[in-house]
Order: sequence, then structure tokens, then C-alpha cells
Amino acid sequence: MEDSELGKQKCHRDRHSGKKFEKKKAKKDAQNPFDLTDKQRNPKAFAFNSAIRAERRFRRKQDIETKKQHIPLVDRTPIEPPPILVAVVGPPKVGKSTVINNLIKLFTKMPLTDMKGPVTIVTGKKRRVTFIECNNDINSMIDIAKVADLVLLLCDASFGFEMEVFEFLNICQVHGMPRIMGVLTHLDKIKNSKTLKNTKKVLKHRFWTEVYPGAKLFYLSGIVHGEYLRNEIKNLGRFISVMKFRPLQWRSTHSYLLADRFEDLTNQELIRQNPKCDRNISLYGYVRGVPLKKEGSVHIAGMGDLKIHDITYLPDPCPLPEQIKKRALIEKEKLIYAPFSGVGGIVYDKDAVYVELGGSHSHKQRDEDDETNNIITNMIDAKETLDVKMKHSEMQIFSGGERLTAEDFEDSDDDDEEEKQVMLYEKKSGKQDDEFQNELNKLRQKSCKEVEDSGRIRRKVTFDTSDDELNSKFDQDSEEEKEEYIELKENKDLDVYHKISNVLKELDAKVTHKQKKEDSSTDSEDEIQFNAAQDDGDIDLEDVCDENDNSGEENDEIRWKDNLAKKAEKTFIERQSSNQNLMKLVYGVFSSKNSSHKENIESSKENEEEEDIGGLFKKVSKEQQNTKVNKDTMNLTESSLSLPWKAAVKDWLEPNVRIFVYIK
Ligand SMILES: Nc1nc2c(ncn2[C@@H]2O[C@H](COP(=O)(O)OP(=O)(O)OP(=O)(O)O)[C@@H](O)[C@H]2O)c(=O)[nH]1
Repeated sequence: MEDSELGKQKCHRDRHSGKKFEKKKAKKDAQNPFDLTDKQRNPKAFAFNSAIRAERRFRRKQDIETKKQHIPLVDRTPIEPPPILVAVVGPPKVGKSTVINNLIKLFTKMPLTDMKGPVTIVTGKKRRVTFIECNNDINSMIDIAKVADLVLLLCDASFGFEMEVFEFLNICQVHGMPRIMGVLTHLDKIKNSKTLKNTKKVLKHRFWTEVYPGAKLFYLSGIVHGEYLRNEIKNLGRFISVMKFRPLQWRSTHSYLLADRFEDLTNQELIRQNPKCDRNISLYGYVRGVPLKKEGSVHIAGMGDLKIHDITYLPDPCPLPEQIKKRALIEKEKLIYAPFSGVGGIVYDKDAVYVELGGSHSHKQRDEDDETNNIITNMIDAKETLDVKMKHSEMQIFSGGERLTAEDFEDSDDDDEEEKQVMLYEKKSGKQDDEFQNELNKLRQKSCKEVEDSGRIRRKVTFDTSDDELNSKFDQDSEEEKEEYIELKENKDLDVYHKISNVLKELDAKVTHKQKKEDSSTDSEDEIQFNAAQDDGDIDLEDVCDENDNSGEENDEIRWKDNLAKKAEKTFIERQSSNQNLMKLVYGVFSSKNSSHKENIESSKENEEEEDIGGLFKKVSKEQQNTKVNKDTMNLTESSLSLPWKAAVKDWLEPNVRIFVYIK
């Protein structure tokens, strides 16, 4: 009782004025060191130490910021934007329908059993998404590339990238690149965890090379009861529902729409008379880009340019929820609109249109006088279709005359002729395209490998990835991963070894042939030495080769690796010695023995005759040299009283010497 009374008491209200309030405020304002952040408490620790590094950091920050900046674009998207177009592209049987179905089930909690055409769903308070599966022909790819905002590029990881993926990417480059996300499926087919890891890595790098580095790639690791793992699909769905899109220039300046439903308005009588008559059709869809003008003509893919007769605004078949402040969508708001698949009011079939009446309760509320209800009742009551009725109806022009049925008018030659004409035209155009097709096939053969898989020819794309490229890929990977890669590549080593040994053999054959020739022409000791050095090398190489030849192929890999270091050392020394010989060949000296011999010859020649230098100048003769020495001694005696060593004592009485003591 007391508690309840206490509970009813008004809670204490904080003061907003007065002495006490002032006091409290002052206390609050005084900085409490424990309330401060680290940076506030110790600002020096966060100040930069190096001005250069700070400048670099600032530059880098600015660079990143400017990279993000784009030319400003006018955002023309209306307040309630049209659904985002998500195209699911990939080779056949890769899992496109499964992915779309799973995503639809994630957002709407309602699986779509028979999916046809585009499916629009509300994924959030401000976002609707239209999913469309792309067929595996070039025309569909071109059409889809024109309108898709986001592309889910599916790839069977157990097989690798197929040609369809790259064809689509090339088409996108022409039409304006939409956002692209890769999805790897069939990962459960790869049983070995190492191979799985490696495959993921290789495919990721290839995807980054083709799209852009860092492009998002999802892994759908397995399928359980026809559905991918819930968590993985949830992640994918979340990415799609929050992704931002940059408007493409062409699209933001033109209006375009993806028809999610169409109706043939042509008079049925005209079609009956001429099945190939001009038709009036109405197309339904969300207009994207700028507003569509009635006066202009539109281009329908595969049809050509056509005039617009009329444009009308219809209520949104899949509206966004009303703006109420709440976090998530309620079940009622998770709408789905897929007219071709039979969801969302109207169902289309080949020969009929079904109208959804809103469940069993709708019949009770029916108003008898309502015109639309009358039509529906008549339609429900009708036992036969119009065609069947027409078939069975008979017509009699004169009483008692023959009764005419619809079958009597059915056969007409005109249709056959038209069909023939079409056939001829098709044949002609086929011939014209033959050459082009051949060229295309040749090109395709170069870059892709055709593999037959479960009755279907799959075009697997092969890449000429060089070792450098692959190595660079693993630059940032751990050593362990590198080892894995090396393990994979080890098998290649044997081939390389065989190639090298073959080349060496050929070289040996050439060298020995040359040697024989030289042997016959000259018998000099030096050349014999040179050949001997080469022969030694030959023997060793042959030994290696013989070893290889004699042993079985299985043991090759192990044997050739034996004593690798020794062999390398030996070959290095041989190479060095042969190099020396070559150098000596250039300078004309092959060994110390030979060099001394040559020196002797030279000295003897010097004694015998004057040496020619360069053909133009001659060395000074001995006589001249002697006179020069004499002159020098003379000079010395003149310049000083001291006599040079070796010089003879002069006899002052001699007439020659007397000249020097002559006084004027
Ligand atoms: N094991 C395994 N099977 C998968 C995976 N993804 C799809 N499948 C199976 O592959 C088959 C083909 O899947 P679909 O979704 O019809 O493929 P699709 O690309 O729509 O095929 P098309 O419309 O013919 O081009 C189905 O039986 C799926 O169950 C996967 O990741 N692992």
C-alpha cells in the first residue's frame, strides 16, 4: 500500500535557477580529469612528432578525399524513387533462379514457385527492388545492361569463369558500368579445403582485375533443400537494400522504363483477319530517368522506334510504406509485385488473363448492380472460351442452304506465302552472317576452352597468367600460402629441367663440332687447353643427361635433385674457366707458360729491330738513346762541379773540354 503511494509521488525536478543550481553548475563545469578523453587529458601525447610525417599524412588524407570527389551531378531522382533494378546474370544452371527466389523469400517471407519476368518487392522504408533474371543470349544481356542499376554476377566456382560473364562485362562497358557484385556458387562441390581456399583466392583476384580492385564478391557456400544458407543470403540482401548508386550520365538525361507487364489492345477481329497486322500495345512499368514525354517516340529493344499514342499515370502497384516513425516493415508492407509470375493482382497466361478477386470473402460483399462485378460473374459463368464458341458456331445465309462453320474459312494460301518469304529472308541473312560468325568463333577459341558438361557445352575462360603476375598476387599472402602455391607448381619444374637439358645438349653438339674444325686448322697448345676445358664440361653435362635418360621417368624428379649444390658449383667453375680462356683469346695469351714464351720472343724482337708503334711512329733507336745520355751527363757537368755517378773524370787538357773553359 505504502509502495503504491510512494510510486504515485511526483519525482524530484531538477533546479534550473537559484543558488544551488549555480553551485552545481560550477561544479559540473570544473573539469573532472576522469571524465576527459585521453586526448584531452594528455594533448602532448597526441601531438605530431615529425612535421614531415604530419605533412605526408595530411597530403594522403587530402588525396583520398579528392579521389572520392566526383563532378557534381544533379540528383533527379524523385522523392519516391522507382525500384532499383537488380539483374542476376550468369551462365546456365549457375543458380540464378535459386538466388532470386531465396532473396524474395528473405524479404517477403513468401516463396515464389514459378518465377517469370521481373519481380518487384519492397525491401525497406525507402527502397523497392526489382529482380530480373538475364537469359543467356547476347540480346538479353544487351537489353539488361541498358537498365540495370546493380548486377549480381554469378559464377560456378567449381568450374571457373565462363565466357558469359566476360561477354556481359564487355557489354556493360559500352552501356555504362552499373554496380557489380560477384556471387560464387557451387562451392560445396569443392571438397578439399585447400583447393577451395585457393580457388576462392584466384577467382577473387580475377574478378578484381576484370571489374575493379576491391569489388564485392560473395560466397554462397552450399545449398540445403534447394536453398542457400540463410545467413549468406541475409548478408547479400542487406548489401542490396542499403547500397548507394551513382547516377549514370546517359540514364539521368533520358527516360526509360522496364516493362513489367504488357497488354495487347489490338482489335481481335483485325488479328483474326491478319495475324501479322500492326498491334496496339500498352506497356506498364516505372519510368526512370527524366519524365517521359508524350510527344516523343520511344525505342523498344528489338523492335525499333515507335510513336507514343498516350501516357497515363496509374496508382503504384507496389507502393512504399507510409512514412511512420518505426524501425522495421510490418508484414503487410512487405509487398511483392510480379504480374508475369502471377503475383500481385493480374495473372497472365498464354491464352488467358486471370483476375484475383481478393479471396473467398470478396463474393459476399458483391453488389448486384456493380458493372464490373457483372462482367466478372459472366466470365465465371462462361463454360466455353470465345474461340471454342466461334468454332462451333454455324452460319446459314439462305434458309435451307449449306451451314458454314469457322473451319471453312481457316485455310488460306496467303499465310503460307508469307511464311515462305520469311524463311527465305532468314536464310539470306544467315549466309551474310556466316563470315562474321566464323571470325567470332575463331576469336572465342583463342580465349576459351569448350568443355562438355552434363550435355551442355560450357565455355571456360582460360588466362595466360605469367609467373610474375601470380607472384605479385601472393605478395601480401602469408609464407604458408606461398608454399602451397609452390607445391602446386613443383610439377612444372621437371618440364623446365627437361627443356634446359635439351638446350644444353644442342649447345654441346655445336661446340664440339666447332672444336673439331678448329683442331684440324691449328695445333696450338693454347687451343687444345681451351677445348679440354670445354670437354670437361661436356662430360659432366652428359653425365647428368645420361643419368636422367637411364633412370625411369618416375625417378627423374628425385635423381636430378641429388647433389644439386655440387653440380651447380662445378658448372660455375667450368663456366668461369671457359670465360677466362675467352678473355685470353682476345688478348692473345692463354697460359702463364705461353705468356713467358711470348715475352722472350718479344724481347728478342726488340733487340733485333726497331719496334713499330701504331704503324706511324717508331721507337727511338739505341744510338739516339746513347747520345741523349751523353748530353745529359754533359749538362750535369756544366751545371755543377759534382760529377754524376758513372761519368768519367774529364781531362781539362783535351781540346773538346777546353772549349768550356774558354774566356772571352
Ligand atoms: N550443389 C549446388 N547446387 C547448386 C548451387 N546453386 C544452384 N544449384 C543447383 O543448380 C541447379 C540450377 O539452379 P538454377 O537456379 O535453376 O540455375 P539457373 O541459373 O537459374 O539456370 P537457368 O535458368 O537454366 O539458366 C539447381 O538444381 C540448383 O539446386 C550450389 O551452390 N551448390
